[in-house]
Amino acid sequence: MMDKPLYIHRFRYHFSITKLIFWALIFLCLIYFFFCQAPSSSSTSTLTSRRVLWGGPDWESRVLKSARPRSRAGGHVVLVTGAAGFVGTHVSAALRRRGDGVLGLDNFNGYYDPSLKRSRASLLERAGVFVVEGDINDAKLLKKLFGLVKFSHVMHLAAQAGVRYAMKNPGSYVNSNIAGFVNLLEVCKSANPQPAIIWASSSSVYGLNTKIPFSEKDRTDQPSSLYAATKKAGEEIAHTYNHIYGLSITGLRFFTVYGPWGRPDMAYFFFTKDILKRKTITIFEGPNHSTVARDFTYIDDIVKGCLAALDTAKKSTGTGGKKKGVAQLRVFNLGNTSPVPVGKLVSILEKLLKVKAKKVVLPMPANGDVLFTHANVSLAQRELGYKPTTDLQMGLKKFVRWQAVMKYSYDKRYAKAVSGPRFECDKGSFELRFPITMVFNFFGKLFSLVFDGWSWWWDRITEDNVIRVLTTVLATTLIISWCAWLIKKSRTPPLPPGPPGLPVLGNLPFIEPDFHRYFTKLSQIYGPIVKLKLGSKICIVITSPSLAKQVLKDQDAVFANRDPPASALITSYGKHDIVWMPNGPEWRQLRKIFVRDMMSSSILDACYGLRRQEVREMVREVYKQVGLPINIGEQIFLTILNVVMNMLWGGSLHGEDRRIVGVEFRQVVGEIVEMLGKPNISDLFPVLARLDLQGIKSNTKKLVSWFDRIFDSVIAHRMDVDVANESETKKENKEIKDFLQFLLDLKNQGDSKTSLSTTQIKGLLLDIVLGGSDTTSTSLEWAIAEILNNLEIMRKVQEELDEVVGNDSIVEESHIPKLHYLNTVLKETFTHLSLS
Ligand SMILES: O=C(O)[C@H]1O[C@H](OP(=O)(O)OP(=O)(O)OC[C@H]2O[C@@H](n3ccc(=O)[nH]c3=O)[C@H](O)[C@@H]2O)[C@H](O)[C@@H](O)[C@@H]1O
Repeated sequence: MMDKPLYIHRFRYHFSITKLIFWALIFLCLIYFFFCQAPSSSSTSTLTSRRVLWGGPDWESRVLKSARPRSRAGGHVVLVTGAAGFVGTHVSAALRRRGDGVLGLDNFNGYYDPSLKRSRASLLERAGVFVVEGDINDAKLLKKLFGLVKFSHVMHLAAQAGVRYAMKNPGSYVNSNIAGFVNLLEVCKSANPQPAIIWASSSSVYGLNTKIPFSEKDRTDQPSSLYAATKKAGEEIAHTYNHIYGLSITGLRFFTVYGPWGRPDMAYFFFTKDILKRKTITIFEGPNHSTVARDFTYIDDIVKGCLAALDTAKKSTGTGGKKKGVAQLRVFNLGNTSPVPVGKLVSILEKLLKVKAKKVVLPMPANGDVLFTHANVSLAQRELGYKPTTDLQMGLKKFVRWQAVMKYSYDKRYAKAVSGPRFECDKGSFELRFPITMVFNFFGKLFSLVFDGWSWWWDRITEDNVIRVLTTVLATTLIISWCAWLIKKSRTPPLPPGPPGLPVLGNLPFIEPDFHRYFTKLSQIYGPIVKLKLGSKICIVITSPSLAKQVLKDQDAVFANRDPPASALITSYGKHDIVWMPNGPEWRQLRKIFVRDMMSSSILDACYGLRRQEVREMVREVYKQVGLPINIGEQIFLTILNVVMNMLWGGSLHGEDRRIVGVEFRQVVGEIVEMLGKPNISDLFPVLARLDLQGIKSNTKKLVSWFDRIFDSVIAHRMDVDVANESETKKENKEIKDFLQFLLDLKNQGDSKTSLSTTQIKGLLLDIVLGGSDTTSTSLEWAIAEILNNLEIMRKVQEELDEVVGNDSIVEESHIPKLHYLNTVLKETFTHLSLS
């Protein structure tokens, strides 16, 4: 175990308490939120508003902001009632998109799943439309809104919809479609200025008419449902308010509107769900097996009609509840002009869903339905420029696509699966949500949030298929990369602490040139193990001896593999040398050969004479230059090079060769060492590696090829000699071999385990040349320079040499163990050299 300083334990202790308190607080907040703030789902069982939350400065500022047109000049200021409804949402968004000020109003009743309405409202919220939660019957609220905002128009789309439901809950139709409408008109007539009103009537007002197509001039006095009757009543009421108070009113008779975000109570919507669930659907037929048909109208066409009606609406003429002149009163059909039998609707759905519907055909019950609808839209075309463009096939395709995306977020099965027991408290009833429920809800909400936006946007963007394909590819790529990144991140263990860095560059701009001082500073802040990000590479700095022991000794095998810089990859012949080869059996074999066989004491002893001879030659050379300047570094290098070359392949340089070739050798070695030590952009940003911006890779290649040529020629020469003197060589087998001979023997005779490749031999030779010559000569040059700068040290070294070696003798290797002071000087030199 690594010894940990006390402060780490203390820090952990404090950290865990803080963490505990933090999570406890989060948990309490969650409990509070889910128990007392969560919307009561009792709203689903009642059609009346659950609770009305309005008023207060924050609410008022949201109202004002939402109602403000984007550009102050010219934009309408519109109150949209039923804004969270199907048509209301689309119209509000369209108005807002073009820059009008739009305030929504909706009571979020439970006629169908209110969560769909909530989702539409949050979609609008994101588009900049605030939907006030309130009822059109709430006169106080309406007055408050009209007091705050001077609405130029009211788009009245709030209503109790659905034809057949009127038999179940007639009161709701009277409440919304008559009382609510009157309440709204009352407030509008008193407003100053009076707004122009555009409101949703219905094709159902044509009732039992048989003359087709339905025209606005046709009779509307035989409604077949209470729904139709309340809409017809609305048209009469509109006439009254127009006549008495001068309100400009436009009624729009919608013909079976369908599309994305539609109403789940409508046939096309629940047919789709039921077909997918393999549930049986009922198709109504008329008397004598006649078909029932509807003029299904796509939502986008309806939106265009609504906006055109709003734009062409004249101002109301009254003020303060008093009529000042004749005001505009209009009614338009907004249909598709091509009725489609319900059976045909089902077969389109079957094709789109690729599922055969289970269907039964039953006589249409007498519950308010009419046999067919068919709009004549010539008036709307003339006055509003209205022209429907989406046929049922295309419209249903869009709906099915939307529905496929939304399936999971509104599927009741999911809602049921995650709902918990219900309780009552003074804040109303609430549902106990277990953690699993919360998790489901959270992800459900997240899912729906994402897909709400997606599908909404998807329907808005151009029909251009190229853009659609490109968008899909882009989105898929982004999602896949994000998931891959998440998976990678979850698998990566946490990293040690470290200073914050910049994107892409990481800590590079902040690194100080004096590494040892900089790392000390970091360790004081972040502890003994620090993470630094250099470009895309992560570096870990360790500053404590115990951690260094862990890494370099105890866990050596784990940390042994290194990521070679570009230059080292070349000098190591692609990780084929002993320095960079990955830790494994091959590397262990190489190390064994190197330590046990090549560097054994018997071999080193056998080279003693050679070393002695070379050192004496150097001393002679130095002696010749007495009184003259001398390049001591060069002399040391040439001596060591001769020793190394002799040990490697038995060759050495003498006379003029020693100087000329030796100097070139030194230069090449020096340049390779420089390339190895130079910071390389390619190493920090591997994406740029191909560019080799600093030319380090190409330079290193050139330098290594210089050595490569020498190695090739020495190896080829040796192999030729070997063949010629095969019998001689066998005789001399027991004599001391040079390294090259030893390595070539391994290459030729070794079994599959011990055999070496020519590349590995060259890698090893370069390791020995670089490691043996440059490091030793540089260290000695430094040591001599330091001694020359410290006369006291020089005096002590000389005294020790006089004492151990004597004045008239030459230093031998046997003297070295007794030269304690000189040894210390060399060790000090190594310490300083490595720091610099
Ligand atoms: O245009 C209109 O004025 C009306 O259009 C729709 O009413 P509806 O046309 O009856 O729409 P759906 O309920 O979707 O019915 C469409 C067709 O499917 C048929 N249907 C309905 C349900 C069913 O189970 N089987 C079936 O064949 C109906 O008879 C009808 O012909 C809306 O629901 C009304 O709010 C709207 O005012």
